[in-house]
Amino acid sequence: MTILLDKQVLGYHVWIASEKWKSSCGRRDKCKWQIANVGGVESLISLHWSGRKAAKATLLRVGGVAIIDGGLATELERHGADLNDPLWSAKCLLTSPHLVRAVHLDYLEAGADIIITASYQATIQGFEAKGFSRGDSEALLRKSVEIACEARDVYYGRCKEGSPDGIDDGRVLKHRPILVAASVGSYGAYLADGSEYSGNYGDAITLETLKDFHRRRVQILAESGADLIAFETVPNKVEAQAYAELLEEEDIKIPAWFSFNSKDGINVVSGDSLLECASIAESCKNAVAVGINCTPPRFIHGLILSIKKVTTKPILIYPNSGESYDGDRKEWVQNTGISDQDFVSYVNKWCEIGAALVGGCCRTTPHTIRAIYKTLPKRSAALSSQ
Ligand code: MET
Ligand SMILES: [Zn+2]
Repeated sequence: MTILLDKQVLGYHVWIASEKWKSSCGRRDKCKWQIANVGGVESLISLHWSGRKAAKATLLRVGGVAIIDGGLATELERHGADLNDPLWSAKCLLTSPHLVRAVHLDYLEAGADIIITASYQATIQGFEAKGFSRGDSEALLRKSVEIACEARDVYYGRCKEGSPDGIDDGRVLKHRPILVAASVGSYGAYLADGSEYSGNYGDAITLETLKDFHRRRVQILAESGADLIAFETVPNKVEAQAYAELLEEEDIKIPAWFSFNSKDGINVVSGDSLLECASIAESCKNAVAVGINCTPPRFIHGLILSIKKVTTKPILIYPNSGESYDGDRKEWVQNTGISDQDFVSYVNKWCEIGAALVGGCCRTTPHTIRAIYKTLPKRSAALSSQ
C-alpha cells in the first residue's frame, strides 16, 4: 500500500488505506492508526498486525515535500540512447535495460523519492506493431517496473554500505521510502505524431476508444509491483475521464496521480479547461495527487494557483527545462530553457503556494534533482509500506 497524504485530506486517505488493508488481509479490526511525531514531522502511522509477524508500519508523513525524479527519456538520450522510434524511451526496455536501471539509480542518488518507470510510451499495441506477441508485450510492460524495483534494491544496498551522514561523494545515500510510479503516457504519445502536445485526437477517438486502448496496460501495471500509477502529460479532458473511469471499472488497487501539461499557462495543451481536468482527478477516489508535468517552469506558479481552486489533494509539479521542442525535427532546441539554478529558484515558491511533490520532466537531469534536494529544507511527504 502506498499513500500520498496531506492534512486536508487525511480522512479520505485513511479510508483508502483502510479499504486496502481490508482487501489485503481481511483484518481491518487489527489495523490501527495514529498520528505521531516522527523525525520532527507530524506523521500518520498505520500499524498492521499480520499473524505471527509483529507489525508492519506504514508511515505517511504529513507536510514536507517529496521529490520526483527528472527526465527519463532525455537522460537516456544524454547517455547515448537513440530514441527516434515510436516506442521512444520504451525502446530501451528492449535494447538497454541496464541503462534504464542506471538512470533510475542516478536519480535516487540525486535525492529522488519517487522514480517513474520507462513505460511512458510502452503500450501493448506499440510492441505488437513491432512484431511482439501479446504475452511478450505484456511482459515488457512488467519489465519496466521490475527494472525500477531493481534500481531501488541496488540503491538500498548502497545505502547500507554508505557513510552514516547519508552523503557520499555528493551522492545521497540515505535509506528512505522510495516509490516506484508506473508511467502511463497518453494515446497521443503512442501515436508519436505530436498529438500528445496538441491533445487533438479527432472525432473518431471517444471516451470508450481511449478506455479500451489503455485498459489492459493499466491492469498490468497495477499488478506489476509498482506503488502507484503516474498518468503523465495528460493532454485533454476526455483522456483524464477515461483514466478515472478505468480505475473504477477495473477496481485498480493502487493509487494514481494525474498530471497534465500546458503550453499557455492557463489551459491544458488541447485547450480544455485545466480546472475541469483537475476536477476529474479530484473526484476520482484512486487519485492521490494532481498536477502538471512537461510544461515550462515560467507557467507553473499560475497553474498551481488554478489547480488549488479545485482540489484538496496534494499537488505535484515536474516541469521540463523550459527549452522549446521542435516537433518537426523531433528534438529539443538547446539553450532555450533555464539553468538548474533558475529552475531551483522557483521550487521553494512553488512549495510555499502548495506543491507537495516536485521534480523535473524532459531535459532536466540528476543535477536538477540534486539541486532541488539541496534547496528543500524539509523533505518527504510520500512514503510506502513494506
Ligand atoms: N516520465 C517521462 C520521461 O521523463 C515523461 C515524458 S513527458 C513527454 O521520459
Ligand atoms: Zn516531459
